[in-house]
Amino acid sequence: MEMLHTLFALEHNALCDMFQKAYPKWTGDQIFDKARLVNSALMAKIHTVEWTPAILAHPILELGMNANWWGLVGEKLTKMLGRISKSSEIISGIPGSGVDHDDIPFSLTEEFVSVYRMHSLLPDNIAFFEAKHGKHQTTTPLADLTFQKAQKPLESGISFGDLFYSFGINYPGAITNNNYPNFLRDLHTPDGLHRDMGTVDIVRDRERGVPRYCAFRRMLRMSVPETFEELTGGNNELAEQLSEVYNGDIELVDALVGSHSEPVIPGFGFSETAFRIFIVMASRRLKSDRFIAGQWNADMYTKEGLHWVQHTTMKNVLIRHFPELEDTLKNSKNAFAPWTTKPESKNYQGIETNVKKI
Ligand code: HEM
Repeated sequence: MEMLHTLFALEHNALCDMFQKAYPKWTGDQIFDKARLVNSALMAKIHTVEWTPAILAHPILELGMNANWWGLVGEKLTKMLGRISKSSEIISGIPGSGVDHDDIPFSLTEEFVSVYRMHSLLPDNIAFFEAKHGKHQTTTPLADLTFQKAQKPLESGISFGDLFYSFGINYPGAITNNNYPNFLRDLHTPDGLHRDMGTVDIVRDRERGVPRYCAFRRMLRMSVPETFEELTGGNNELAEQLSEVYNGDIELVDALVGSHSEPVIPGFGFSETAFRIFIVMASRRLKSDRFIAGQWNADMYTKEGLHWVQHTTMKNVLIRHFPELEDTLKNSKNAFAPWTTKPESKNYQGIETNVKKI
């Protein structure tokens, strides 16, 4: 969070510089507001066409997410000509296709919160490397990098560029069973609470009325497993564990536990059950946004602002503010996929970077 907030605060400042040059008569407030608008749209676009296809790495999904933003007409033509169809989101994408709330006021749904409980992505340790040459610097428990301690690496001489390079080559945890980071099972938060987040993730869903796994899938018109073995795709050991925990009653399996137990579609970073919620929410939040589905035009964004959104990628943002990353990222198609590891970093044999032991 610290890193992304800083990165996009720098992007905001770059936008302010651009607007000040293009519109010298604007007040500070005008510059600030327009930069914030463009920055928000840029983040929405990066999330749609870069982050989502990286965690759900499947050609059909990539096609779908690109169509959400660019339409079937595609990126090249849309960049060149703008919207070809006035209102069809299928032909020309959701931006500018007109707002539609489907008669229900917009909010992120409780099911979305539930499937976004991706705490297993977090590792227990982060290995830090120097960005320029790739040398390993130190390996730190994540517990020592959270809340008030988030800036600790910077205070000890690790630069922002080093942080990004390190996060680019550290691997996340898999979103699956028996993979919860230990530090979150024993989490002390600044409000003085002491939590086992593994338990909290499940208790919160139950107290908020999120349906259990089978009911959840029925509501999505998805097939429902009849046995624990069917749920786990033939992983008998896991099936036995689940059956013991849920007293043999498959209807009691929690949504999160079930979706961490089902076999994952090749390339996907999380379950198909989670994906179904994720994909409708990702499209809906664009379709409900008055500045994206609605006033997506040069009157609202300025022509420079629209151009900035459409022609900037996460890689461009990173390199703009941390030029030392250019060398590492130059061959990368997607900044959310694992980064090229420098040879010097491969001398580090910790599990954090998944380097194969020689
Ligand atoms: C160091 C990293 C993190 C820490 C310390 C942390 C801690 C927490 C805490 C304390 C809560 C509130 C628990 C409660 O309801 O009592 C929470 C909720 C949640 N976290 Fe995390 N988390 C971290 C990273 C993440 C990540 C990476 C994701 C997803 C990619 C995530 C997704 C969520 C979601 C969806 C909720 C529920 C929010 C809600 O109830 O509205 N968290 N987390």
